[in-house]
Order: sequence, then structure tokens, then C-alpha cells
Amino acid sequence: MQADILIHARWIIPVEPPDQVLDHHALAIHQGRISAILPSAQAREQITAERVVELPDHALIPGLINAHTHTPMNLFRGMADDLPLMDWLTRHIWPAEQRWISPEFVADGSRLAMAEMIRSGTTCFNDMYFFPDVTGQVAQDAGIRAVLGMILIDFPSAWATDSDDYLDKALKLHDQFRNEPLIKAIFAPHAPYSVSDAPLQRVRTLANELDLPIHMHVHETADEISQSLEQFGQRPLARLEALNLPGPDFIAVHMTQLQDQEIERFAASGSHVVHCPESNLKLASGFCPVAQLLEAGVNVALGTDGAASNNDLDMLGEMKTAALLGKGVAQNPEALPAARVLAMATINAARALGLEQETGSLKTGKAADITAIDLGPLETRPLFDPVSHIVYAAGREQVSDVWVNGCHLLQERTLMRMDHARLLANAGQWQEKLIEWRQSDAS
Ligand SMILES: CSC[C@H]1O[C@@H](n2cnc3c(O)ncnc32)[C@H](O)[C@@H]1O
Ligand SMILES: [Zn+2]
Repeated sequence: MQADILIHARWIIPVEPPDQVLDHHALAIHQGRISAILPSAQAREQITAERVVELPDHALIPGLINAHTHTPMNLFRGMADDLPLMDWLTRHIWPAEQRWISPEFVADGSRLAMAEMIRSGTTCFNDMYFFPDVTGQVAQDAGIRAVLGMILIDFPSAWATDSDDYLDKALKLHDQFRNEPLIKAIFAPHAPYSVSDAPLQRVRTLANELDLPIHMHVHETADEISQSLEQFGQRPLARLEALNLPGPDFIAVHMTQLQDQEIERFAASGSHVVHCPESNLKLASGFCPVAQLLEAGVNVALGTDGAASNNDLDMLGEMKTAALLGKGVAQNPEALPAARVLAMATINAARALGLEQETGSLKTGKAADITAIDLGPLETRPLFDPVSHIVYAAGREQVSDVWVNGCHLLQERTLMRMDHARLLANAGQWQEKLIEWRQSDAS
């Protein structure tokens, strides 16, 4: 058999089927797709490859999928810390966005975020931000898989003036990227408190027509619930249900405020949840009942949220936090075992985003979206179970190689399609501009 690349690894963890760890196996890539997974000894006899990669202390896992982020916000990292969500948004982030959002800001911020994600093993991200067309272009240049939010919010921005304009631009974005293999555009109304009924109804109609998912912040804080009760006489989820939003194409991010009945109704609708534990902890927004949601049959994926509320885009770290917090919230150490959390960061995310046929597990025929983690260093020795170390012990600096669609984006920790020095210089320029603006604003 002929292959473009043959990777021999100490372990291959396909994620699907669950709980499988393949020892001394090899993975073959042909024309961007996984063409075979078989014992290394057999691969050496049967497969002729143009390139052979030896990873003797490494685990190959499906590329991690960050199911909710705001990539350009990397330029706001550390600018407003230790605040509750509404103060953070209305007193710091939205004023900064009003001043700074432009195609240049989005290009530079999203590029920095993509470099950080690739260096930490993420091969696909689901983004929600202004100028998603720019983020899409940067993602194509970087070679990373991206889901772009066709955003909608009641406020005017540098991207769009009103809901008609947001939705016109959404449809153009969808058209622009419809034939791009690594890019997908999905609806992204911001939150129940920031989008009115009429545009939400239009989103539901368009999502049905185009067969695309809807991704939205929902039940993030207790304040969101009380404000909705005051304004609409309903909890946000009940209002969204009346607008027919929940369903197998609906992705609710956060969900920290949930009653038992709401969990049952949400599970029955077939909707998905994206859990962002570190952002929820840092903003003290509340705790998502992940174990209860999984028990009810809800598909739960994992996201970092933006770097301005997390403050990193490290999915390995996010997995550890999700596992620990999930046990704490359930008051049960058996809740959220490591393998379950790895599934949340891979196959569950692919399922939520409608990408399950393409990515999310290491399976013959799927795209070669692969992350290699070096478990050789003393920080992950001795080793009894590679999945345990990936979730509980390994740091993102142990990610050695990353492939997306068979393209080698990170090789022995070197970014292959991005200029590291330029990324740093560019971040430095934004730092100067933002510091100067904050000083002039304060005086
Ligand atoms: C319409 S573009 C996205 C919009 O969302 C803001 N944002 C970032 N993080 C959060 C969060 O955790 N909850 C709510 N809104 C958030 C971002 O600043 C943009 O304005
Ligand atoms: Zn968010």
C-alpha cells in the first residue's frame, strides 16, 4: 500500500471506539485522509510512504477541537481581569471593541490565537466574532480547520449596522466559504439578552433552510436569568424554546444555571452544550452540571471561550479543569473520567458542529487531523495509562506535532506555516497601542 506519510507512534488513541489504546501502532495518511491504522511491524512490511515519522514516546490523538472561542480577543488577553461577566463586558470589553475592532485587529488577533492553538494541539475551532470573513482568510492561510460564527447582536458594530445587515453579511459569509474544505460558517446569535425575538426567528428559519447549526451563549450567569425574568417573564431557555431554537442543530455555550426540568427538556430536544470551565470559574459565572447533562444524554463539548476571559487557549489545560471541576460539582470522583473528557474535546465537539463525518476521531477515511503528544519527559513518567497523563499531567509544551487534513502545521514544536518572530513583533505593536489608549482614557 502507498501512503504520503506514515507515522509510527508508541500509542494511538482513536477515541472512537471509546476506551481503545493501541500500542506500537502506525497511522498512514494519503491525500489528506487517514488511510490505515495498523500495528507498526505490519505497517513497516506493507506500507511504502514518501515520508516516515517516528514518534517513539508519543501518543497520537485526534486533533483537539475548541468548540467555543473568540480568537481575535487574544489581543485583549489580561486587559480586564477579576471581574464579573457584565462589568467585564460592558465596562471594559465592549468599549475596547468599539474603539479597536477592524479587519486589521481581527486578522492579527486571530492569527495569534491560531498559532497558540496549533502549538497546544488544537486543529479546529468554533469562533464567534466580528469580521469572521477575515478570520476565515487567516485560518485558510494557517491551514487550520475553522467554524466561523455568522454573528448577530442587537447593537451596531464596525462589522454591521442592524440585524438585517448582520444577517445579509451572514449569508454572504456562508456563500464565500461554502466550497472551502476546512471552513464552515454557522449561525451565532450572541446571547438571549442581546438579540431580540424577531432576528432570532429569522435565524431559526434560515438555519432550517440552509441546514446549519446555531451557536449561542445561554444561561451563562444568574444575572442573565433574573434579567430575563424581569424583561420577558420567562427564563432565557423557556424564551428560546418558545422561539423554537433548541434542537439537534442548537449549541448552547456555558449553561451554568440549570434546573432539573430544564436539563430534561434540553436533552429531549437533542441540543448540544459547550462547557467552558475556566472562563466560568474566572468570571465566577457558575458551574455547568456536566455529569448530570451527560447522564441525561446531552452531547457536551469543551471550549476555552476567549483569551480575554480564560486567559489562554489551551485545550489540554481545559480538559484537566473540566475533569476536576466536574468531579467537584458532582461530588463524585468517578464523574468525568479522563477518557470521557478527551471525548468532549474531540468527537463530542465534532458532533455538535456537524463535523462528525470529517474529524474528531482517528478513523480510516476521516481527515488526518492529528495531534502528537510527547509523553517521554519526566513530568509524565512513570506511565501506566497515556489517557490519564494526557488529561491530568501533560502540559501543552509536550505537544510535538500537529497535522490538519494531512498538512504538517507543527513539526517538533516549530510552526511550519507561520512566522513566529513576526507574530511576537505584531503582538508587541498592539500592546503599545492598547497601553497608550488605556492611559489616555484614564487621564
Ligand atoms: C458578537 S461577537 C462576540 C461577542 O461576545 C463577547 N464575549 C466574549 N466572551 C463572552 C462571554 O463569555 N459571554 C458573553 N459575551 C462574550 C465578545 O466580547 C463579543 O462582543
Ligand atoms: Zn464566549
